[in-house]
Amino acid sequence: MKVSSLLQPYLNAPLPDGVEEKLAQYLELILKWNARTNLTAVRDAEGIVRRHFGESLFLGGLLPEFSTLLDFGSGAGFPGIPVQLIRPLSKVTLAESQGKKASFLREAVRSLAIPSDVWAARVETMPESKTFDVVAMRAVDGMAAAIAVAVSKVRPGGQLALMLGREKMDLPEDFNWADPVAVPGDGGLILLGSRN
Ligand SMILES: C[S@@+](CC[C@H](N)C(=O)[O-])C[C@H]1O[C@@H](n2cnc3c(N)ncnc32)[C@H](O)[C@@H]1O
Repeated sequence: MKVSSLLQPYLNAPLPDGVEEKLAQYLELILKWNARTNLTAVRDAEGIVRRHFGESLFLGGLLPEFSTLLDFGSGAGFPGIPVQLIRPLSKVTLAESQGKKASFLREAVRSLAIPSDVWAARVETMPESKTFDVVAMRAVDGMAAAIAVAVSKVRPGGQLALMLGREKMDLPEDFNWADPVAVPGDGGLILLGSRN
């Protein structure tokens, strides 16, 4: 399986040197952990590359420059880890409240040697003053309530990036929302809002 050709529809620029190798290593780690824990419902390698890596990298290609990004409810690292791989000078915080998934994220950060932090608890328990340039959220249960928490973690002038299905959602006020962007394949929509 050639990772880069599966990713082609999702990329707006070639992958930086070394990233394809890191993605292959990340894939191996997911497959290994998924065999014994329920890390992600997408279990086949090609599906993981397209749906998880591809959609996360597509988001990464849309984001403006940022120093800090919070991946709210990261699960097995999406979209945070692929975004970190193509933005190595930025810092991604992977927030995940389920212990096993957070352990996986720690292992992935260590073995991929990326500068990400893992917040192994609910986002609500972060210090109130801690905010980020970008807060990204994909497939978090109870999205409407989670969005309300996510808003509080976006610094003034920062961005909220929502990866949604086709469902209608009330969007937070206080943000300027760009037109939704369709993710290739059946990946739903990305909504990017800038905080006033
Ligand atoms: C369905 S998974 C999706 C994971 C990943 N974003 C993806 O797209 O594959 C949602 C994850 O969000 C985590 N989660 C939900 N609410 C959270 C919160 N308030 N703080 C931290 N993690 C949360 C859950 O534990 C779960 O692992």
